[in-house]
Amino acid sequence: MNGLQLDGILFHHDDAPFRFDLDVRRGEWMALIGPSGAGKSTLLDLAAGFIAPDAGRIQMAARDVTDTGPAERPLSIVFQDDNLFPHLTAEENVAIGIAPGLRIGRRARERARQALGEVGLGAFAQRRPAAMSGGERQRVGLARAFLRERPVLLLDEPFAALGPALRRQMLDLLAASRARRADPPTVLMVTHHPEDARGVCDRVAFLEGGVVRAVGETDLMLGAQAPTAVRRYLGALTPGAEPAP
Ligand SMILES: Nc1ncnc2c1ncn2[C@@H]1O[C@H](COP(=O)(O)OP(=O)(O)OP(=O)(O)O)[C@@H](O)[C@H]1O
Repeated sequence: MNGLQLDGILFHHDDAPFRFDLDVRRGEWMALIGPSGAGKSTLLDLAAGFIAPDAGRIQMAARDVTDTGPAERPLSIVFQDDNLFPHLTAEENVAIGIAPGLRIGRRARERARQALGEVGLGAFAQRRPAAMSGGERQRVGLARAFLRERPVLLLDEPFAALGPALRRQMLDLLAASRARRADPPTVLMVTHHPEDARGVCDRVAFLEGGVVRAVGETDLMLGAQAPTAVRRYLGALTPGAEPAP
């Protein structure tokens, strides 16, 4: 087994129960969609190790990580809030992802500059976050996540604050960075915009009521043949659209 597996995971927030089974294949890019409160962030938090399941096992890159803390799991995570250090430059913010003991050496700086170039921010290396736009900051966060080359990449709505054109640009950047890697990471991405999955995600998982209700190829899950619950959700998202029967 490889990639990311949640196997018989049970969890609860107060009296809200969650039961997750999910198999993200090695090198696959999967979108997590579903209504607000379905448990998308909870699933990601379990995968990241920020919260511990009541039962079940989590496998990542062929390792059982259930009892392992977030820092020891073979993953990077990018949140909606870019998580940059305000007092560091873009170059330092990226380099710190690979700097042992948080000491940034010359080699780490060089690699950080290269990673910034790959996300189109070669000229921004010496800027601090306050002097960058939201989209630029998110690109710095992505460059850092990519430079770490962890086997698993978790994305929790990293582009939510951006408009549709910029979101698409970010996803294309991510797809291009991924394509450059000999061994691309397994990606699990929460999105409130199912259309974002088109063209970049291999499969889509639909969550509702604290469980994974359906998993399928992206075109199928977002098309007319999608399971009824998914069509109902997608219909409800389209202003003026009739919910599917
Ligand atoms: N720390 C917490 N304590 C108690 N309940 C929580 C906590 N975090 C989340 N919940 C509840 O668990 C449920 C799932 O939350 P979660 O954030 O995983 O959903 P989501 O699918 O990511 O939603 P959204 O699309 O709105 O971000 C919600 O009903 C939420 O109120």
